[in-house]
Amino acid sequence: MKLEKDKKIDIEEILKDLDKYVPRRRGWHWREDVGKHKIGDFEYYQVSKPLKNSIPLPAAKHFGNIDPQPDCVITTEIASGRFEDDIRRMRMAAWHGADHIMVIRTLGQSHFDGLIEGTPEGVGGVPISRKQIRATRKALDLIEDEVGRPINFHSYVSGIAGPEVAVMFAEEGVNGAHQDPQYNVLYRNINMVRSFVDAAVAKKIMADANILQIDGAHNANATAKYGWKVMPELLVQHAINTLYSRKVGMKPENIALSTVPPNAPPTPSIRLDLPYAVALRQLFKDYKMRAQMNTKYIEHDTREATVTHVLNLLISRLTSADIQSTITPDEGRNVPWHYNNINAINTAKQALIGMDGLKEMVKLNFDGELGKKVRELKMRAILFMEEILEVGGYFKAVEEGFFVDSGYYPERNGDGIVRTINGGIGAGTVYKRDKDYMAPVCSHFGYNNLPEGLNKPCDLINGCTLCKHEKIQYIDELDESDNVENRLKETVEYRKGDKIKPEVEWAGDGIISMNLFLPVDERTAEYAAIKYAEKLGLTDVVVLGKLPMHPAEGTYVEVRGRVQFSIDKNELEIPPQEEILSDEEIEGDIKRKPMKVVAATVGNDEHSVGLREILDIKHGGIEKYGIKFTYLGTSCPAEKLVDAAIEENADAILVSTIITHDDVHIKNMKKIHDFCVEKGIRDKVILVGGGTQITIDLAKSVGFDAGFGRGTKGNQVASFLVKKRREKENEENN
Ligand SMILES: Cc1ncc(COP(=O)(O)O)c(/C=N/CC[C@H](N)C(=O)O)c1O
Repeated sequence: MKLEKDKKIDIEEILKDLDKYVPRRRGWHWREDVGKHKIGDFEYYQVSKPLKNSIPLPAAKHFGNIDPQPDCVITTEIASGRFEDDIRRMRMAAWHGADHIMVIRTLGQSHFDGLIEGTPEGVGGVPISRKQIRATRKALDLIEDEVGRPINFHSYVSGIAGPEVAVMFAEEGVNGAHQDPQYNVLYRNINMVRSFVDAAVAKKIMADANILQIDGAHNANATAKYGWKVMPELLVQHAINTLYSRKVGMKPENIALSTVPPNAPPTPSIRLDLPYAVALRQLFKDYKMRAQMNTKYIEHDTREATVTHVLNLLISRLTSADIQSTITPDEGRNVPWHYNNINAINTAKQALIGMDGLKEMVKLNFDGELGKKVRELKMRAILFMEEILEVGGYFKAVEEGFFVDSGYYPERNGDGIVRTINGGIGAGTVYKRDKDYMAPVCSHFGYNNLPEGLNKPCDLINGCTLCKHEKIQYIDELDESDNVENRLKETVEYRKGDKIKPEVEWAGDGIISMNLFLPVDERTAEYAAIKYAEKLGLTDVVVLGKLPMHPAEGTYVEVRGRVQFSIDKNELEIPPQEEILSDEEIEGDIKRKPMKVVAATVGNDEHSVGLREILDIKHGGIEKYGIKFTYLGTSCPAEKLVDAAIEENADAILVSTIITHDDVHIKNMKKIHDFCVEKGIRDKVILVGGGTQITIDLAKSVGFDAGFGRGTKGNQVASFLVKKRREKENEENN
């Protein structure tokens, strides 16, 4: 199967023969570093191999549509509960530059004491099951071929079924996983002895399957009352999981430390977070850095979240990031929506590329506050570890509430997370292996009473599932109602039929959002906004966010709601795409019969860049095709432009107008049309309007022959002029 860019991915096709699917590779893919590299007109220092297919940033149209890819892996987290819908979003994400797809598991899967089978719908995440992983990995194989870059698939090895999940991930070619026993203990209240014993087993399996590990330190600043106060503890948590992982046999290059800058404005967040980011990288220089954006302070304002994320990216560029993970700016208010995953990826791509090579020009100054703070954080972390030893080790320290205390260590507020060594889920379930304990499987941690002379442990059973994929017992579905096949039947008309329905996370969910400004106080605005949405026919209306512009003058409100109808593609009247003549044909016609135009930005409008791009040879403007033009500059009165057209015996008038206040753009275009009629040249001259707010319909509504909007290129205008002149010549000849 191969994806075609003008066809949707066929989920039903993906689901076929999953029992035969074998992952194409094991292990993590780092982007190929291409060193200093020229892309378009520009030199880059921190980029990786470009993609075969991608969607560049909006502004790329001004720079030859280049789409430079940052040096680090970029993550997006997608887990709406329906993996079949998430697969489509993964494809969108890959086209925007993500090559690390993380799937959060259904709520509290850490408490499941076994593997889930089939494809039940999840809540706040996807039930990670073998079938769901195979379908997703199989889809990602197609998607990575389509964009031309391997994609890492990632989920979580935690909870009381941790080792089983690790085995399943190793069998199914999962490329990355979170694994940190401290997460079990602190955030899922799973017995600490069980957690660390399981972690050793799980890490061994991950190490042998070359699965990249991400730790869970970031959960401390996400959970702590004061994120900025747990920085010493974060260093300690990284140290514990890193050393434990090394002891089990993980390679340093497969150990990624998950680091989130703990603060956000209105704190002086760079001055607070940069020392921690530097200290971390100095202490753990042999390991990979997985920088993650901050999710803790995200509420409703996606703009605010995005700025915080750009500050997080500044930290990444001032220090280092091997993986840059992204958080959707709407995470504080929705189960992330399609376009907000993409927004987050683009925030990372745009900021990292914009700060390409920053350290060639900006050096960190360790002589002042930064150097002092870095040292102080390290000292606090070392004292923290010494005190752990003093009280009798990690388990004792957890029992004494050392962790996620909101004090700035050694300050203590006594509100740390306390767990007891004999408490929590799975307590008392760890048994010492008997002397004759023997497990005939590879990738086994710890004592194993294997017979002498074995080539591989699993030779005893003619191969284990890690060595012989065909030995895996694949279970398709366990629940005849809660499964992907039934869900797909509900949405087929929106995925494969002619029905179009808006969606934000699931096919056919019908959700849209709208933003409005209401000139009343916040509370009134909230209820008025709901009323507006309801009167527009939306149901399940929810206010996503409110931003007071002034206590009395007004409030900006965002609401979402569900539309009740779909649109049939066949009902749409889509005008035929304007066919653009080839350069040769345009040049040939101008050679046959020279053309002259007059052009200006009219009214009191000083914008000239757009029109110059359409005119000048340098930007591929109409001059390139031999069309002669007289440019009358900016703020040109309408009548002066028409008089110039008469004087020059011009074939066309090109009018640029950007400012739209009080519809001044429409008024000026109408004036030009009327002057042409008044002066008797309307039938002779072609009228073309252009500007960011100009559309062909708007132009025609004021008597123009054509209108060109944002992003128009010279060849489009030249092609139109040639075709229109031919039309007029034909009319004259008939
Ligand atoms: C070390 C660790 N283990 C397991 C889980 C997940 O555990 P459940 O499946 O029980 O929810 C997590 C979760 N972190 C959230 C991802 C975050 N948004 C991130 O980008 O890292 C974790 O950090």
